[in-house]
Amino acid sequence: MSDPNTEPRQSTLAILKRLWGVLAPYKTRVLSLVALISFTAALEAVGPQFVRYAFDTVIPEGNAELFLWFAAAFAGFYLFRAVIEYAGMYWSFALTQHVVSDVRMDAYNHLMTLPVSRFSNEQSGSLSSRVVSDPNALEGMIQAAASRLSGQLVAILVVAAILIVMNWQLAMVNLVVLPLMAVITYHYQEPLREASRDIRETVARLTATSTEAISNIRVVKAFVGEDQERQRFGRQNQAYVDLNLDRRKDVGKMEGFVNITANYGLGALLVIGGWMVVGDTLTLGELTAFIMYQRQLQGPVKSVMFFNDKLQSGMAALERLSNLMDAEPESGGSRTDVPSGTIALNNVRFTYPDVKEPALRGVSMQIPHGETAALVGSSGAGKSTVANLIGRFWDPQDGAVTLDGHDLRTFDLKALRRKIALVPQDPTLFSGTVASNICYAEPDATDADVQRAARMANAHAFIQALPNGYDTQVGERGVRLSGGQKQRVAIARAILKEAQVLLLDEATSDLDSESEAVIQDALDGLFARGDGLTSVVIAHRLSTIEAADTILVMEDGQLVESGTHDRLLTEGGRYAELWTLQHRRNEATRPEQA
Ligand SMILES: Nc1ncnc2c1ncn2[C@@H]1O[C@H](COP(=O)(O)OP(=O)(O)OP(=O)(O)O)[C@@H](O)[C@H]1O
Repeated sequence: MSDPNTEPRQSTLAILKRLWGVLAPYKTRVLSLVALISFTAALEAVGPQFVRYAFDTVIPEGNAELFLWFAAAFAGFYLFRAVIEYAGMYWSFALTQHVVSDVRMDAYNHLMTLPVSRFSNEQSGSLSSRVVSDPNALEGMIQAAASRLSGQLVAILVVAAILIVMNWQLAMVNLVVLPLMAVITYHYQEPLREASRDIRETVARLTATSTEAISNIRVVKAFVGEDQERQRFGRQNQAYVDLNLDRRKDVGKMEGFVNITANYGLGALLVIGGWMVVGDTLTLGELTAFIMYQRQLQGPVKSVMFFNDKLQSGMAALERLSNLMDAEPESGGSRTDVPSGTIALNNVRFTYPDVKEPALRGVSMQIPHGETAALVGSSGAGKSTVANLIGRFWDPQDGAVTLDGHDLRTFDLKALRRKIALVPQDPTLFSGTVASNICYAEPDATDADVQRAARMANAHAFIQALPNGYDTQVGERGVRLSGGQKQRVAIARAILKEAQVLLLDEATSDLDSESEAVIQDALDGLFARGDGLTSVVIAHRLSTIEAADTILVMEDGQLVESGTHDRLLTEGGRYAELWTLQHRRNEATRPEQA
């Protein structure tokens, strides 16, 4: 499998188009800011005129009043410039923050629309770095561009024009200096972009590595994996340092060559201009002002060229963001009226991406409306995959999953999922209170609704015993609750949703017998809701699904048996075999009676 952190390359044009898309809603603000910054930059050109006027007029005249007027004009001018500069800086900062916040929001919104498959082929930390740290890298580029670039471009034009008017022969020096600086910058463009891409990808890996270790900290500690994790993180960290140092070397070389070219240009002006002063074709004041203008020209030219550094880093970030934004969202149909009815799999074949063996090899089954079907079978048989297809987390490559005879793909995705409640294998909770977790799908539910659902899930008693009852914080992913408690909260959440279809994935595995009994009560409560709930229960503990209307036995991606518990036991097939095995195991583990 290819490394999902390694980005497909996008053309500069495609990235610039994306940048335009990002900036377009702020067109008016951008243009006003460009005007303001350009005006500020143009003001800069006034500075050397003060010097020229002082050298050539104020000082030679030696008039005290003129000195005072000159000082007042000088002070007033620079105060005005400082105010305008401050406004430009602040507005550019505000604009950047708005743009980047929009980019971050758009990226996150898009992330939420992507299919589960997109999440399963990239580590979650790497995905979150796309919506958190990549926009930050973009921020550097936009901030630099918004605060200075336009002004610098204007300054270059204004100052170049002044230089030509002042002395076009001297100004010709720039015909050699400027193209040379441009060639140097261009030469470093691709290496800098490549290095920036590598850095962004390393940041993604670094985030992914730490997120994985942190979210699995109990396993890390239980298996004394701290050193291993430290080394993994250390390797990525070192790679990040090395890449940054290498990139810095390139930036340093680029800046060094540009600086030396600019300084040689100044040297040439001093020699040629000095010779002109000797020949009386130029005054000393003119040469001084010319050199000051030359420096004023080189400043913005260098800034524009050094912007290359931020530009390439921003472009690399934008490339990663573009690749996220170009990922196809989940697509659903247009039907929003989701009927109640039989769920059926018709000759479904399904293979996970990058896997050779199909997980389902032509499975057909029917789960009539209002009934409970239990999926059983050995590990890897394809039970969770069936549940995944019913929830439309994946779509079959062949055959169809239907509800009341309609292919699930014809339904609007949100409308369909509103009808489905899921109690996943690992009953994930969100940080927040117990109550907020129970009403996750129905944020407007009343306290009474929440408590009713909790009672049916047999969770009310334990919730009341918590320090703050329903307002107790469960911690990240519910770490402050036990496995059984989390499961009961997850079941209450599913009950409150009042869905028509319940997918209960291995809700009773990993639990001790006592918890199993509690969960069994909760399931009974759920089934007793008696409002036509169709349930698909995946269970390893066969005792919990004895009462199911149909037991569907799967092996190796196929349905091998189906029927009621009694019938399947009488038939003596695979289910009977699993039943006997489980009973024997239970007998063996049951403590001896005194
Ligand atoms: N996201 C995935 N990507 C690739 N292969 C997968 C993925 N999920 C499951 N599989 C594979 O598909 C097959 C069926 O898996 P499935 O999870 O449906 O089995 P199961 O019967 O639910 O097993 P268990 O009871 O152990 O959870 C297995 O071979 C498994 O390795």
